[in-house]
Amino acid sequence: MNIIVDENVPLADELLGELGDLQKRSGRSLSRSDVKKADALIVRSVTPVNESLLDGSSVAFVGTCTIGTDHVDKSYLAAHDIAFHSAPGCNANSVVEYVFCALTALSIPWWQPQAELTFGIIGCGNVGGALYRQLQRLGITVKVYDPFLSMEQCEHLSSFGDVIATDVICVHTPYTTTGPYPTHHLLNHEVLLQLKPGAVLLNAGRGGVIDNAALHRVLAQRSDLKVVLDVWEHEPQIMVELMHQVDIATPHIAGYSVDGKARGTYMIYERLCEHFGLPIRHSLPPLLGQLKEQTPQARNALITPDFSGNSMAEGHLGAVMKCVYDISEDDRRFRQAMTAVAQEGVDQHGNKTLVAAFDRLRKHYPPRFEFSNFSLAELPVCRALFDKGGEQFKTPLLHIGFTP
Ligand SMILES: NC(=O)C1=CN([C@@H]2O[C@H](COP(=O)(O)OP(=O)(O)OC[C@H]3O[C@@H](n4cnc5c(N)ncnc54)[C@H](O)[C@@H]3O)[C@@H](O)[C@H]2O)C=CC1
Ligand SMILES: O=C(O)C(=O)[C@H](O)COP(=O)(O)O
Repeated sequence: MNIIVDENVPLADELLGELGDLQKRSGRSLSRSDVKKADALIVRSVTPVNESLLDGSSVAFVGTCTIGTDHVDKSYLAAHDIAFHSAPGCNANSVVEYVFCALTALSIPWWQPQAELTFGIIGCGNVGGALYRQLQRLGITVKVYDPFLSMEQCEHLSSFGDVIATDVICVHTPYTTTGPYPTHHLLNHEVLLQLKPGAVLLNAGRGGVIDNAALHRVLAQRSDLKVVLDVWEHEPQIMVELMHQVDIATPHIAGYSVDGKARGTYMIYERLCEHFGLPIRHSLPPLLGQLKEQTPQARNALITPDFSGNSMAEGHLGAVMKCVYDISEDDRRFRQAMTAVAQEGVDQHGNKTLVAAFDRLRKHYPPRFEFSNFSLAELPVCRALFDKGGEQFKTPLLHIGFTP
């Protein structure tokens, strides 16, 4: 079997190597000649999979190791009897952790009941649903807009207008341009102007769900808003002026936990084996274990936050979260690279275009493991946190286990 795989698919050798002749290619520039003789094509989100790529090829199976599928022409695949699979939910937990780390970095006091924050979730599937359940466990008021769900599926369904009027709005829809509820520019200029004073807007779905030019105009008038963008309209060709206006800016890495990406590959490996009638010889935990072994931070698994100088629970929580995932580092690297290309025409790695710089940040993304991999060290300090009412550490949000 001939398998073509995006070079950025982790565990490709371990899982796919023994199934046939495995050829790795740049997902961004995959061409018709690359896939002509392939039986299976394994991509991530940067490869448009459509007639122009597949016409005349022998591809019988397409798998994307991602949740999103907007880069795939599913009608074309169905019409040509090409099997298609994605990896639903593979990195949902990673995105939810991104959301909480972003809010903590912005000092949004989501853990304080007295803050009485109301959350709005737009799109309540695997990602939005996981976020919803965490917020419910924390006792936070949540309003959900998802026209494809019923009250039986989510008791806090609300109108779009009610969700837009909440304090923290998290966007987790796919990008769609057709159907009864297309998400293209769902948050347009008019909607953005309606956000309540001081609201937080976070997009970790797809860039085009928010009209980025409109957001740029609105932010020029409204400095009260706080915005977190992981995804960008027209990325990797992002609007650099908008990046300068938002509070946290990252290069589409919310789902980039090692665990989430590995899960994505593994799910497609299973589908591929099923499709071609091959035995599933591997399981994911040992492979993840090997990846952890290669990463000093994850190998130790015990985190020792620096609590010095932080007397408030807020500081403690931030210190713990930073040990696992320091989102401000992602924001810093992104701004540095994009600004250098935009102003000086080149970044510190020699990339001369926004596309190249954006792709480099993602290709060389430092290993980030999910919270469930870590335990808090220095138990006395942690006990003290409990005594101070640090109940947040008991919630499954962080999945932080205490070593007795
Ligand atoms: N930033 C990142 O790294 C990542 C981004 N994503 C993006 O997040 C999206 C959502 O992921 P999942 O929750 O796993 O997908 P999902 O398919 O499980 O859920 C999407 C939800 O959005 C709802 N929806 C569709 N159109 C809507 C509309 N017009 N208004 C409100 N809700 C609408 C659907 O009914 C569904 O419940 C993906 O399609 C992908 O584009 C996913 C993973 C990582
Ligand atoms: O799973 C998704 O959907 C995502 O957005 C991915 O995290 C995107 O990662 P790449 O496929 O662009 O590497």
